[in-house]
Amino acid sequence: MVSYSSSKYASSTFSKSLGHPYNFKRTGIRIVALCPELTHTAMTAKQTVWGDQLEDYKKVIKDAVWQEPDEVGKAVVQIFKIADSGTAWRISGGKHTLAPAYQYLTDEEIEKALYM
Ligand SMILES: NC(=O)C1=CN([C@@H]2O[C@H](COP(=O)(O)OP(=O)(O)OC[C@H]3O[C@@H](n4cnc5c(N)ncnc54)[C@H](O)[C@@H]3O)[C@@H](O)[C@H]2O)C=CC1
Ligand SMILES: CC/C=C\C[C@H](O)[C@H](O)/C=C/C=C/C=C\C=C\C(=O)C/C=C\CCC(=O)O
Repeated sequence: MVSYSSSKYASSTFSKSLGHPYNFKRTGIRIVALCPELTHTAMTAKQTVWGDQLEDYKKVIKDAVWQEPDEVGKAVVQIFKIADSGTAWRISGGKHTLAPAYQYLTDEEIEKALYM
């Protein structure tokens, strides 16, 4: 999962940067990151990649909250109606919430961080 998680981190920071208000003002294009949690798909059904970690994977998924792809799709429609560019949204059990880490610093906080 190390390479998998690293690629997710890369794509989330990529979309955060691309969707930054500065770029949105220049282009008018909204970029929004969608972060579903465990969803029944071909990928999560596949158990061939785990090797000796398969039992650990089974333990993690046993008690997890699962959702179906169509629930993710419905949440995405709602997210697109309200999401600001550069935000990321968690979709878990068919419910969407703004991922707090993606809320931007205020101008004052940026000033403070840069110039103090
Ligand atoms: N299923 C889950 O619980 C979660 C999935 N994700 C992410 O969502 C994305 C989709 O995942 P799933 O729908 O679960 O997987 P999936 O295995 O069911 O679907 C992946 C799709 O991508 C296609 N694909 C693979 N390589 C491709 C390529 N080089 N060019 C074009 N298409 C290609 C496959 O043919 C397949 O249709 C992945 O990035 C996954 O990491 C994120 C969070 C949770
Ligand atoms: C409790 C988990 C909570 C949330 C889910 C996460 O957001 C995450 O994105 C979901 C991941 C689920 C993955 C399940 C199966 C993956 C199978 C694969 O084939 C992934 C490919 C490679 C991983 C192994 C490796 O790095 O070699």
